[in-house]
Amino acid sequence: MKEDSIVRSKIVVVGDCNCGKTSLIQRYVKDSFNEVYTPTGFDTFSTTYNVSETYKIQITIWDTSGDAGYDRVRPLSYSEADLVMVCFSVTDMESLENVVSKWLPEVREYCPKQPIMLVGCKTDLRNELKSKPVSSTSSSPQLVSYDQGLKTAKHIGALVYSETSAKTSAKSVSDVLEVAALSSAGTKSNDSPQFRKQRSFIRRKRFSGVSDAKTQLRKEAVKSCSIM
Ligand SMILES: Nc1nc2c(ncn2[C@@H]2O[C@H](COP(=O)(O)OP(=O)(O)OP(=O)(O)O)[C@@H](O)[C@H]2O)c(=O)[nH]1
Repeated sequence: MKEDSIVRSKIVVVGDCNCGKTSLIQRYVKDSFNEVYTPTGFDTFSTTYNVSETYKIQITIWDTSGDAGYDRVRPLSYSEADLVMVCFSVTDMESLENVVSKWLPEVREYCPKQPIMLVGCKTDLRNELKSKPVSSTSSSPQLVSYDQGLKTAKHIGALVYSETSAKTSAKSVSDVLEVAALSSAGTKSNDSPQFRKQRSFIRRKRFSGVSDAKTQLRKEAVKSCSIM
């Protein structure tokens, strides 16, 4: 396979602590899920998405920490990013509010033009919590609805809004990462003739990929991926 038919893409994943970033990445890269929370400092993962037999996207995913202690070093990870995935937990309204107040300003400072995807994590817990009887002792978390997530995605100018569960839906996770890879690769500016062909292929593929995903989602009666 010629080196030219590989597109390299760097995706940076940010969002509040504990919102589910590492789990999303681990589900995609290793198809595993860990219930135990281990805070991340920085981590990188590499994987290849085979768009077709001849076109491949070599994805490097940068996992970052949501901790304020990393606010001064996290910006280093945005360098040469092709797309930024901003995550929040659908069981934590504050993590969505922080998308607007903290994450968008930071991302736009270091990545003024790169596409952003907004990803709501832990949807299995939303379903679980909704079906639980209200307890008189413990206060229940304020859940984020699909429409609230979508509205925020539009507000921040995100390219895509998606919801995932790293615990129970590997399909939703691979949809999100593959749309991210296609979107980021499709916006790269390498003007070699070989790459132009590849890029237009990727763009077409991105759109058909999305409509396939939508058909599939409609079939399953689950809303998990909206393209703006
Ligand atoms: N039920 C459920 N739990 C999840 C899901 N995703 C993550 N978790 C749990 O939430 C906790 C935090 O997940 P992480 O993926 O480590 O969160 P993070 O955003 O990387 O956190 P930081 O490293 O602090 O920035 C862990 O205990 C995970 O098992 C999910 O989709 N469903």
